Amino acid sequence: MKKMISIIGVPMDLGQNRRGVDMGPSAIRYANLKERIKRLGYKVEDRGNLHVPTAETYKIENEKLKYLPAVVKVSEDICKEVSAVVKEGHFPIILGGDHSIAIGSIAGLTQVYKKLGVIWFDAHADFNTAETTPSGNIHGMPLACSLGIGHEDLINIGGFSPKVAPENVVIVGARSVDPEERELIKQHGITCFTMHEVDKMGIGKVMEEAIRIASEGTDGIHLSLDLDSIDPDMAPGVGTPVLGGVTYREGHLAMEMLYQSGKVVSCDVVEVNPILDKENKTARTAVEMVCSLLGQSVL
Ligand SMILES: NC(=[NH2+])NCCC[C@H](N)C(=O)O
Ligand SMILES: [Mn+2]
Ligand SMILES: [Mn+2]
Repeated sequence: MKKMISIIGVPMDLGQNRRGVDMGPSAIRYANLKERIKRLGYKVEDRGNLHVPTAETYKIENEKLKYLPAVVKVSEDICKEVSAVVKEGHFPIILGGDHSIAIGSIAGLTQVYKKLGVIWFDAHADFNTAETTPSGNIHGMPLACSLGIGHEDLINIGGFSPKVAPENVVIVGARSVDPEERELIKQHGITCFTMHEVDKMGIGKVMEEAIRIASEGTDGIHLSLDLDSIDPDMAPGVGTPVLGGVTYREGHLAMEMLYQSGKVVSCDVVEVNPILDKENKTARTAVEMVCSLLGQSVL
């Protein structure tokens, strides 16, 4: 029996400073996410959007952790919603919103999956802290937070820290990492397959390794899919685009291999910004990637 899929929208734009990413969940729904997943033979429920306060109703108190109190509150809500659907045995797909939502989704997942592997598919490492951030944007911090590195309010969402162990975390697709962030990644022994490794080894070998690392001794793998991992030609609608990304075909192969592993228990789909997009192209790419992750093109 295929798992039931639960779609959770989080119109979060407080983790970065480009307006429009709050419309990501609508854009992805408009690209037919639910219908497409149904056609693959799954039962799907759309649980609607969680509430996210409007940026204009908040003032930034800490330039190194912009909108911290609001991000903490929304992260707690995501944590509750995600853990509730996982307890029902469902596979959650959390639609962002910016990547700060992964703090809450990983917190929710780890209420149930005590040992969770994470594959962070992203042009960035999202491994900054208040001390290293060049922007003060919390969407540059969620992976570090999940490993227990960062502001205590952010790392303790869901009541405990760390959520995941460095030996079960893999970054794939990185090509824009800040200097101090790089040091933190090395210091904590995180495996990072940058675009250099993707070019050199091929995405097939990279994913084979990534899946092995994220599944070794874990109860499942969470895929955190930042659409800026994909090259801007197929994913132009993101707040922080970086040239030289994962191609459309490489993206599909990666998703198909994750499907074939049978280990994936959940995913985030983040950073789709329809204001910066071209005819909803990025949301459509996102839906294609999710369909491959759920087995669309594997016989
Ligand atoms: N989820 C993202 N798109 N993150 C981009 C982060 C960019 C930069 N490293 C920062 O910390 O500000
Ligand atoms: Mn990211
Ligand atoms: Mn990114």
